[in-house]
Amino acid sequence: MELDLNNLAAFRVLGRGAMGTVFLAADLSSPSLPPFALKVVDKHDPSAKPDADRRARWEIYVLSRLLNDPHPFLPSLIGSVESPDFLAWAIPFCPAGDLNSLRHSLSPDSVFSAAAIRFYLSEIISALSHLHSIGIVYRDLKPENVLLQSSGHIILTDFDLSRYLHPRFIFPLPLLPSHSPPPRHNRRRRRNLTRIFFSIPAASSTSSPERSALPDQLKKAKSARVSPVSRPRTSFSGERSYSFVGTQEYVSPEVVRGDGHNFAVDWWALGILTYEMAYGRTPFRGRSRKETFRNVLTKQPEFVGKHRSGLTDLISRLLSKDPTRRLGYVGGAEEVKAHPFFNGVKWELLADVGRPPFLATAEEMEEGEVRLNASDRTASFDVRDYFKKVRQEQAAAVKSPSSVSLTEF
Ligand SMILES: Nc1ncnc2c1ncn2[C@@H]1O[C@H](COP(=O)(O)OP(=O)(O)OP(=O)(O)O)[C@@H](O)[C@H]1O
Repeated sequence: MELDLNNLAAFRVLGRGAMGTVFLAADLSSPSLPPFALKVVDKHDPSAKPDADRRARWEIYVLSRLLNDPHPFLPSLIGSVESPDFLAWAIPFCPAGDLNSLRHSLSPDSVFSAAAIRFYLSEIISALSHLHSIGIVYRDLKPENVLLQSSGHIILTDFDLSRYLHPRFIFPLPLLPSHSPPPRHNRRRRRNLTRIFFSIPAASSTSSPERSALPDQLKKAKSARVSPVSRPRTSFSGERSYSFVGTQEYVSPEVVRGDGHNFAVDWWALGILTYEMAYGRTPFRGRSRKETFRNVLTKQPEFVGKHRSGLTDLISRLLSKDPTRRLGYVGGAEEVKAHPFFNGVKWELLADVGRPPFLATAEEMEEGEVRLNASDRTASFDVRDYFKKVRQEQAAAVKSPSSVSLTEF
C-alpha cells in the first residue's frame, strides 16, 4: 500500500534506532486501519549512518517479501512512502514492549521460567525457520528485536542486517571447513572498516502483577551493535557472507574470525538469547569489545545456580564454536525443534496458544486499540514537523552546546 505523508498522523515516538525514528502513527485516510509503527529515515540527517538508506530499502524489501509469504511471528509491510526528504514504512504496532524490557521487569531475578523460555524459543525458531526457508539469514537476533504483540505472541523485527543466501544452501548445508579465511587483503580491509555504535536505551516498559515498572535508568541499554560500513561484492560467495555484522555479545565465533558465515549464525544467537533468558546475562560479555570477542572464541558458557535439565544441553549445542557441529547446521530448524527441550511442543499450533506466559497489560492493550477519533487527531503531529524541529534543535545545539532539547512529542 502506498502511504501519503499528508495523511499520516503520529501520536508519539516509540523509539529511535540506528537507522531512524519509530512513531506510533495512523493513516487518517483509512480510519478502519489500526494504528501502526511507522519507521522513518530522515535522508538529510547529518548524524545518520552512511548506509542507513540502503539498509532501510533492504528492510522494506524483506517486509514486502513477507507480505507475499506471511508468518504469524514475522511482520509484513502495511505500506511505505518516499519523498525527497524521507523514507517511511509501516509495520504492525506491538504494544507490549520487547523481550529485553519484559525480562528486566521480572522479579526477583530478571530470568524467565523454563516454560516461558520454551514458549518464546518455539515461536522464535518458527520465525527463523520461515526466514531461512525463503533464503534470509536474520543476523540480528537479540531480545530487543523480539517484540510482543498484545496477544502475548512474538514478532521478530529489524531486518536491516539480514541477508539473502541462496536457498540451495539452506538444507542440508554444505560441510564447509570452519577455518577458511577470506584472502588476507579483504580481511584487513573489513576489520579496518568495522565500527561500533551504541543505540539509545530501549523505549518500552510493561507493568502487570508479575512485572514491575522499571525506572528508565535501570533498563538495559540496547546492546552494542557492530555494523559494516560497506559490504564489498567480493565478500559474498553466495553460500556464505563475509561481512562483519551483529551485536557484540551475540556475534558468533565464525564472524569474529572472519571465516564467512551462513544460517548457523542465527542458531548461535539463539543460544546466546536462551542463556540470557535463563541466567539474566549473556555468557561471553567482557569488559571491552576485545575481551568479549576473545571470550566468544575461547570461553565455554558457565552454568551456575540451579541446573535446568535439557536447557543447558540445548544452550551448549547451540553455542558450539565450530559452526559445522552446531545444532541446526546440518538439519536446519527441524534439527533444533527435535531437541528434547522442545518435547511436547505442537509446532503447527503455536499461533493458536490462547494464554502465552505474559499478556499485554490493559494499558498497553488500550494504546494498541487507539482509534482515530477527534481527540486523537488533536493529540497527533506531522512527522515532517517533528524532524524540522529536531533539525532546528541540532542547529541550536551547535551554536550553544548548553541548550536543552525541547522536542517533546
Ligand atoms: N512494531 C513496533 N511496535 C512497537 N515499537 C516498535 C516497533 N518497531 C520498533 N519499535 C520501537 O522502536 C525502537 C527502534 O526500532 P528499531 O530497532 O526497529 O529501529 P532501527 O532504526 O532499525 O534500530 P537498530 O537498527 O539500531 O536496532 C525499538 O527499540 C522499539 O522500542
